[in-house]
Amino acid sequence: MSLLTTEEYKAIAAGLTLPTQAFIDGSFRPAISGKTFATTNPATGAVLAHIASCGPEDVDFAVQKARDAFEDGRWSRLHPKERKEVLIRLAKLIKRNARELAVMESLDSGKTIYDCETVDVPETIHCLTWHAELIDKIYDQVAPASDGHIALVVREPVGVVGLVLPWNFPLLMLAWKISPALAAGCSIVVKPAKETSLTALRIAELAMEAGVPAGVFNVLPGGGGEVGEPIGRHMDIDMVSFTGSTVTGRKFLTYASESNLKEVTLEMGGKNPAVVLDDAENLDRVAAHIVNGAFWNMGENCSASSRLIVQKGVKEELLSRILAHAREWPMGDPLDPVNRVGALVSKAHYDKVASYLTKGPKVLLGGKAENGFVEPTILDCKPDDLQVREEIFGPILTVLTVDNYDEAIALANDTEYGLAASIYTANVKKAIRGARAIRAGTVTVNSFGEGDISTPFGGFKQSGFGGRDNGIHAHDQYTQIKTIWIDLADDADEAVA
Ligand SMILES: NC(=O)C1=CN([C@@H]2O[C@H](COP(=O)(O)OP(=O)(O)OC[C@H]3O[C@@H](n4cnc5c(N)ncnc54)[C@H](O)[C@@H]3O)[C@@H](O)[C@H]2O)C=CC1
Ligand code: BAL
Repeated sequence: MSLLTTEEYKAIAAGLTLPTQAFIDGSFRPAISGKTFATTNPATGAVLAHIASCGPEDVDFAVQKARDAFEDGRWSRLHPKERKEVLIRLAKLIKRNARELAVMESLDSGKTIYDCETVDVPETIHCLTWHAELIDKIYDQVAPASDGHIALVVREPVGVVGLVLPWNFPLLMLAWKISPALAAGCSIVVKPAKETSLTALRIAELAMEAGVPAGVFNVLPGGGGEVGEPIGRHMDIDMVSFTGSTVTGRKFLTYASESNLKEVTLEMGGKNPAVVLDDAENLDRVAAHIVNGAFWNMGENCSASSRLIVQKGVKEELLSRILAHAREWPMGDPLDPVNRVGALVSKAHYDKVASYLTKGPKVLLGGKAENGFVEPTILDCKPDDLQVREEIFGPILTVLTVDNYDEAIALANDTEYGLAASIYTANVKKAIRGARAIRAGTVTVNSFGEGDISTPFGGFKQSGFGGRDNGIHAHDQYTQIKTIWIDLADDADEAVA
């Protein structure tokens, strides 16, 4: 898709009809309390809309509707190919409305229109299509058993699921969760982040248009305490899939243990190392990966490579190339398609990220924060610096210097997190040994990335718990395994098994 001019994007923005109500049982409704909250454009501070502020009573209502839909089988018991067809129709509707969704996403989150157009919207379509195409190609199993029996191992949709989302990829994280959940036949109650509810509401509307039956896809905007916690504690929700901070993720384990022991999948924070060894080849390419890993999406990315660990022999050369690449990342109006760095998602988050710039390590690049925007910043650090230890979730790259491979791997693992990592070396043994030794869910060699919709994504240590997003593995989150024994004996008294 070719990009438009800023003026053209602004014209689209001015003409948008923004969804402002909760989406429950197939239609938009105000919150039962009648309350609303303002959602703002973080790049300008302007109020975009007042949105229904849901509470526990809306959660109860939506869960009841989702349960009714699940039990009567209007979605859960369709032939998988019928669910596939509906989800593919939804993907096509998203494609038809791609531009409108990209602009809405950019306005609500501060993300650049460039990323929304080239990554968030197309990957959302790809994710839905991938899981739709998967669902009628998964076979159940027949277990080894005696001649007198058949043992079936079948998968069933887990039931009513709560999907609690972050603000850093509002559309894409929605897609990562709804695609396998809906494909599996679950009914869903989605809670978008309060900062970024718009695109989730619009997708629910498009899902209805595509043919997802009423009650199956519900979206409840609102706060963590008002909507997230009641979802976590609900006695009639079978499973919760959460993406967000480790602090909040931990609470979902408490909610589950204090309610119905619902299953919980947590995809949480990261402080991801990028290890560059002395023998790394093509330092210019390595530098481009490091810059992309650290500054893409303003560093508001759980898998951002925010800790560069560089062996001292290549440090000077690598840093000079990193600085050159980083200067090619223009920052400014998210609706200007030349910009690669937009605004941070909210004033509160901006204040948090900016606070890391006021203390400590030597600034090698950037260091300025103004009006919701934080410059790509590089800091020369020591392992115990606050900026190295804490997840900042902003465009701040910390640099640590090491003498050798062993020290590099030890530092890479010196974190409570274990989401992603990369290692740059021409030595295949070190690459594979390093990839194995770093405790993280995704390790890239001589590159940066999260892989693809086709590969599982999730964390070790305090970055993750439970299942994985993406790949066929995501399907495990939203299904239960059931064993069915069938007795084939003529003699009805013969025992099963
Ligand atoms: N994907 C990731 O790894 C993400 C990590 N973060 C990290 O978290 C930090 C804080 O960002 P937040 O927006 O505060 O993340 P958060 O973890 O609090 O928010 C994620 C979701 O959980 C909900 N939530 C918040 N409090 C809740 C509660 N007590 N019970 C149930 N649900 C609750 C939120 O409304 C949102 O929908 C960021 O600075 C970043 O470091 C934030 C977003 C995504
Ligand atoms: N990087 C995609 C997952 C996340 O940031 O939450």
